[in-house]
Amino acid sequence: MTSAVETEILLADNQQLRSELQDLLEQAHINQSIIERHQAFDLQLISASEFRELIETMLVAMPGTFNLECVTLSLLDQDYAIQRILRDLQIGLLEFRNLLFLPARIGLPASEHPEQPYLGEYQAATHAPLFPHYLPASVAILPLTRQNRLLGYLSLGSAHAERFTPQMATDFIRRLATVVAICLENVINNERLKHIGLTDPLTGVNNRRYIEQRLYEEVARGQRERSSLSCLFIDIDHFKRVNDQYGHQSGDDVLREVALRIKRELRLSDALGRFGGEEFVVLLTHATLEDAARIAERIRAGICNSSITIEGAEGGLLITASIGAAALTPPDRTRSAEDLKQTLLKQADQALYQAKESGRNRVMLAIPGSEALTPQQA
Ligand SMILES: Nc1nc2c(ncn2[C@@H]2O[C@H](COP(=O)(O)OP(=O)(O)OP(=O)(O)O)[C@@H](O)[C@H]2O)c(=O)[nH]1
Repeated sequence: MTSAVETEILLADNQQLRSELQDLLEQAHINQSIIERHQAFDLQLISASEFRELIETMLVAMPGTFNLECVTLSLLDQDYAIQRILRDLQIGLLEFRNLLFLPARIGLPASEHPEQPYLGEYQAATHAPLFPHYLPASVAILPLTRQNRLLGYLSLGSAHAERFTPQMATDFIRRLATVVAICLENVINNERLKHIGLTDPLTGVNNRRYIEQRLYEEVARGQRERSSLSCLFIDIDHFKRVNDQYGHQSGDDVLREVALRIKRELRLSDALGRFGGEEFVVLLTHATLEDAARIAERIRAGICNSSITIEGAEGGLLITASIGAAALTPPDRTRSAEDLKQTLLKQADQALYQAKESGRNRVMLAIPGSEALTPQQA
């Protein structure tokens, strides 16, 4: 072989090696950028401390970050615990249409391991419940598990068939599934703890702490938006007699039933709380004193119109309640929200006192800005 030919071969080899090196370098750059993107996204997930924020990160931010046409989160929630939290947080299911609740785990083909991520072609028979609003070409289905319990699935959908294939390495995807599952369990637990700390265990309605906090927020909102809000103090009449005559268990049953009857008359945006003992407080948003009077009257009638079944009382027990109502129409912007909140509570309490004094089973209204009270026709 002549040296010229040898040189030619060496040059070609060299060229080939350089091109392979170039490919490897490019792949390393791509991997590096994937790692960086994943790390930044992990941080975003981990720093989300509330349910809404976490869901937004997954369903709104993620498609953009990872160039995906569709991301859905499907949760298994047989005992309705997560949906109850959403209701309490006032997160409507329509707000996140890619947040889904599954009645049971999806049926996977025998080839798919239930705990392993699935990467590949979209298969309608199995994957349709995970993509109700979009038809992807390829998908990555990530089972989210914590301590051997399946929480649900994070499902990534792409318009490109080659985006997710069974041959792809799954390390990034698995890591993502682990981070998402931990974050999800963490925010659900946080929200549960908050819920327990703000709920009255006997009746299941909000407790005094929640109502005071919420009232402050609504007064401040009323000041900003110049919108009215009202407050009702509701106290069961002669409740001591129920306890004395039928026992505390029956008294508790009455409290639970009264809470239900009040709740029935309210909108989702209103708040009901047990303030203590046999006293409930209702916060009515966007409600003038006239609105409050109408709703209070409905609640009064709803409580006494039919008897409550309790042990020992044949034919049930007829219960009545007295109600005091006060309003901020709208809240004065020159006073502090805390000050206005206290005034509103005080006025409603005074109105309740008057309702009791003037015979019970009636609604009394506090005139805004004054200490005077007007009787409401029962
Ligand atoms: N069963 C039960 N009773 C409670 C609870 N909390 C407070 N009570 C009782 O509620 C009763 C309140 O009695 P009072 O404040 O005298 O009021 P009342 O008998 O309703 O009379 P008026 O309000 O004046 O109509 C007391 O007997 C308390 O023991 C509770 O969680 N469960």
